[in-house]
Amino acid sequence: MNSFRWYPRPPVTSGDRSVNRDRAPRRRRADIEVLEPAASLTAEEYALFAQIGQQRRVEPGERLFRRGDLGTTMYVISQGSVDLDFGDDLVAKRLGAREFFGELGLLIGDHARSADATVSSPGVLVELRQQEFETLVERDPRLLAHFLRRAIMRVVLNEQSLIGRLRRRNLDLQTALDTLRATTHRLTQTEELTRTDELTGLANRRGFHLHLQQRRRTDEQPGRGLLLIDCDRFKNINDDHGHLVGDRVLQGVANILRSAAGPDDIACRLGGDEFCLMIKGEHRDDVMRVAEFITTTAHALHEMQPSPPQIATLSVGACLVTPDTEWDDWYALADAALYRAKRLGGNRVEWQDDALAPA
Ligand SMILES: Nc1nc2c(ncn2[C@@H]2O[C@H](COP(=O)(O)OP(=O)(O)OP(=O)(O)O)[C@@H](O)[C@H]2O)c(=O)[nH]1
Repeated sequence: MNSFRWYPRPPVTSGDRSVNRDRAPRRRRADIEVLEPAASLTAEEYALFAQIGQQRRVEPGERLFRRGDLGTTMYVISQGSVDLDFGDDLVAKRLGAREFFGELGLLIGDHARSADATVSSPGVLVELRQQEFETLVERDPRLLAHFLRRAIMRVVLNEQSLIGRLRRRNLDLQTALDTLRATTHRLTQTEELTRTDELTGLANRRGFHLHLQQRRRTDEQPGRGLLLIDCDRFKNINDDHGHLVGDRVLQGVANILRSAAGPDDIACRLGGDEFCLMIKGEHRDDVMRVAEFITTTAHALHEMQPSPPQIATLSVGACLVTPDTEWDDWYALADAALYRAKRLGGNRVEWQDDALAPA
């Protein structure tokens, strides 16, 4: 039987013996797990440690040390229990009779504590400092060597489990990041879809107007031309060869517009068999050159295979876009020119009627 020496409760100080009654640990029971057996002293070790260490009575809520405190004392629980809290997202541990903690403080000296240690039920602790440790070494070196081996094993195991937990956490983070990336990608795609014509892959009317708005905010060189492009007798192609052939013709027109468009230009399917192309161009000749390229390419392809057609001949109305006017003005100008091209039999480009152009 051990003879305990009882000490009055020590005054509130910093370090190992600090007591903090006002700050009892806030803890959920589910967060507390019982420490693995490796933290317990054997009966033989306990008898020796209790005989040589200093006995100390403790009360619930008493803070033995805080995370980061430098400590040189190891503790063995004789009676009662102590909670170790390693930080926000690590599982706290509740230690009971014969279990020990704080041994690194004793073995390394001035070791920064890795947990808050708080008494959770009334009891008695055995404290061992350097001088008691020396006595232990002298008294029973074999038993102490055995204890030290287990203490080292415990540190290694704790470290391994910490690494495991960090790995799992890292994996969770990785998964969360992947999900975020996939969601962002899906959203971007959805946004992209609302701006794009499904059949041809060109901008749709909405995409085109968003592009115009953006250009209005950033464009330093406003010299542009607008081409309105319409398939000739497209209804006949649908009627004679079916909608699938008609669809392929529309895709063929889109390909010609793509090949005519420069990096700063935008091609759009406005709807049905009507397209437009906004191109860089200060002068009529710049714009007409592109327009002629479009009609002659379509015509040449149409000649190569008239039936079933891969393309229709095209009519184009062309105009210059001035920065102080709006889409409706340009559209009216180009549409009037397109109407003329149609009336003249199609397969041609007509330039804006300058008399109609805004001053
Ligand atoms: N295959 C196909 N046909 C479409 C699509 N959208 C509209 N159309 C058809 O395109 C045809 C357009 O006919 P119109 O506006 O009369 O034009 P058009 O026959 O080219 O006449 P002109 O312009 O005067 O030469 C209609 O028959 C529509 O049904 C589509 O996505 N695919």
